This record gives sequence, structure tokens and C-alpha cells, in this order.
Amino acid sequence: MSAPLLALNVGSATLKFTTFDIQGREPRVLVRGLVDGIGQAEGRLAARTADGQVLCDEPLREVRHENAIAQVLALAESGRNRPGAIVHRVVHGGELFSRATRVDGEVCAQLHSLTPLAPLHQPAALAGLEAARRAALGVVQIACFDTAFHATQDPLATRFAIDRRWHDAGVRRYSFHGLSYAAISHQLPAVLGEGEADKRVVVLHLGSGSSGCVLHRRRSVANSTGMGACEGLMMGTRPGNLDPEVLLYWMEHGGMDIPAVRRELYRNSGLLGVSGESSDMRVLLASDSPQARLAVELYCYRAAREVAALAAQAGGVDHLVFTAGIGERSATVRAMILERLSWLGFALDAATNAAQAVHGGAARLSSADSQRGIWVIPTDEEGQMAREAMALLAG
Ligand SMILES: Nc1ncnc2c1ncn2[C@@H]1O[C@H](COP(=O)(O)OP(=O)(O)O)[C@@H](O)[C@H]1O
Ligand SMILES: CC(=O)OP(=O)(O)O
Ligand SMILES: [Mg+2]
Repeated sequence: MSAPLLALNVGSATLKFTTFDIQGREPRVLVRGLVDGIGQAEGRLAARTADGQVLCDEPLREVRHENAIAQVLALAESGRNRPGAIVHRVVHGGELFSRATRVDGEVCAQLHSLTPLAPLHQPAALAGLEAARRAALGVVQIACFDTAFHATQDPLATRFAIDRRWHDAGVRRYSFHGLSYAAISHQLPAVLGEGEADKRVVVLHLGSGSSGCVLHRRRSVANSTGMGACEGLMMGTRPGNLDPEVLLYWMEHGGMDIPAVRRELYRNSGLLGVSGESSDMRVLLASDSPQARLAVELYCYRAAREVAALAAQAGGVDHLVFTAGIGERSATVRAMILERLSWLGFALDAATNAAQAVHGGAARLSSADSQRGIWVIPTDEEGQMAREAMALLAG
């Protein structure tokens, strides 16, 4: 058997990894693993084979991206399925990369130059890339980009209303979570049916980073994130839409310099900032403090607002899909968002919504009399990365 492919997905709060057998037409999962709780005091490393055998499941303390990557690479090196190629999720491809790319020294340098645009993600992804290159683990290193799927957007969706010379210099909306939206787009015909899959579908990717995207004919029409992954929905530690006057206020009256503002935007805001308790939705849902409740309510209020904005950008909406950590697992958050969307013709089946949280998997959540479809579809960023890498390797 030729050596498998390892997919490394560095998120803001998690490091997900999957090894695939890539000899067939479609990638086949061999092992899936997760480092959870990055940036928190208590984390966990777990991996199991496709048939459910537990390879490891252990607590980790004070997990940071760097030690998570080292652990995962050590695990990959020691196993029977030592990878022959590694595909890395890189959040920002800027204007340089709009498809999966083989990584060499020059590509690495170009990716480093995009770090200011994705300060929470790019350094960790590049650390993973460089550690893998150093360890010569996986002969071939491939980068896949969150921004690539959004290359089909109308120029209007990519524009900020600022002096055009900035736009010409690359100050524009790029949009993120593209590997997740591509993975959902891939699954739409099987879940919604061929005809419905091509209609206007708003997808809410609700994870530690959160965004919304409207698809039409399974391509990206518009997305809530902008130049960095900070615009749009409220997130674990990021505010989403924020009046730029707030940044000026922080600098003028809060004594903050640029690194301090960046930290406030990317690490101290969102669920964490509002609750003062945690960036982890599970913790907030279990808490009975008024601040935690407010953080969850604000998160849902802002998500509902974004669904309406995305619908307007596509001239309407036919289906709503929930995905990612919170979207797939929290029936409470889905119900709270949908309470605010009944005027758009969305009616939830409460019992199916609650049951799905137990069973997992793709499911229809709308009631029989709902004018529009409501769905949950598990995302598969690593599967999408594997498909893109296989296409590249096949030339
Ligand atoms: N059962 C659950 N209920 C509510 N939220 C959950 C649940 N499981 C995971 N989450 C939340 O999902 C988020 C992580 O989402 P995920 O998409 O995995 O993250 P990342 O952005 O790091 O890729 C965290 O806020 C976590 O609390
Ligand atoms: C782009 C982004 O926010 O990614 P994640 O949700 O994995 O943090
Ligand atoms: Mg993610």
C-alpha cells in the first residue's frame, strides 16, 4: 500500500488531524484525531481508527498550538501509517493562492507575509508546516486555503467602501472557512437532493471561529468574514462586526498600541469578553451566570442578523444549514437562532432538533410545514483537504 496522506487542520481552539488512504477515487479515513482546548488550562488529545479502536485519549495541560503540533507529528511518526504526504489547512491565501499548492521555501515565505491578516491562525499553521518539513515527515507538503473557495464571489462582495487605492493594494474582503463550505457544498446533493442543492443555501459555520456563507449553485456568493477572520458573526474570542470608532477609542482613551488592539480583537473579545468566563460554548451553556447567558444570547442574535444579511446578498434563501462544533452539537443555540428567523419562513421541529444532538450526522430539522429547509450537516474540512491534495498529486 502506498503511504497515506495526513491532513492537519489548525483551528483557533482545536487541532484536528486525519490520515487517509488515498489509493482509491475518494479518500478513505484510517485514523481521526483531535487536540481540543487549545489556549485553555485543560485540553485533550484523542485519536481513533475508522472502525472505532481508541489509539489514544489523554488529558493535556496548558495546550498551545506548538505542543499540540509536536504531539500529533510524534503520533504520526510512530504509527504504522507513517504519512507520505501532509496537507495543511492554511487560513489565508491572500491574492497569491487560490488552489491547493505544493509547499517549498518560497511558498513558505509568501505565506508568512500574510500573517498580519490572520494573526490567530497563520503562525500556528506555518509552525505545523515547518515542523513537518524539518522532521521530513511526509515527503510532500501541500497547503490548502480557507480563502480559495470564495474566489467565485461577485466583486461587490469583496469590496470595502474605502478609497480604491487600498483595494488595489489588497485591502479587500477575502472570506474564510472555505474548506468547510466546500465540504458542505460537496455533501449538499446527497443530503438535500440534486435540485434543492443548487438553490440558495445559507450555511452557518458556528465553531470557535464562526461565519456565515450563502451558496448558490453550490458556489460561494457571499460570506460574513472579511480581510481577516474577524468581521461578521461573534466568535469565541473575536467580536465580529465592530464599529471602527471603537478601535480609535481604544487607542485614544484606552492607552492601547497596535499589538494591544490586535490582542483585544482576536483574543479578548467575543464569547470570552462578554461572559468574562470562557470562550467555550459548552461552558457558557452550562453556566448560570447572567454574563454567560448574555454572551450566548448576543451570539445567537448576531447570527440571526447575519442570516438575513446573507439572504439579501443572494436575493433570498431556500435552505439553512448548521455546521461546525457549535452548529452541529448545540440544539439550544440552533433553536435560539431560529426563534429570530420565523419571519423568514423557517420553522424548526423541536423534537428532531433535540434528538439530533444525541445521534449526530446529517439531518433535516425543519418541521413539515416550514416554508424553508433547516438542516444540520457535519463539516469535513480534512476530507475536503484530502480531495484537494489528491487532485494536486494526480496532476
Ligand atoms: N456539545 C456541544 N455543545 C455546544 N458547543 C459545543 C459542543 N461541542 C463543541 N462545542 C463548541 O464548539 C466550538 C469549537 O468548534 P470547532 O468547529 O471544533 O472549532 P475550531 O474553530 O477550533 O475548528 C467550541 O466553542 C466548543 O465549545
Ligand atoms: C478562519 C477561522 O476562524 O478558523 P477557525 O474557526 O478554525 O478558528
Ligand atoms: Mg474550525
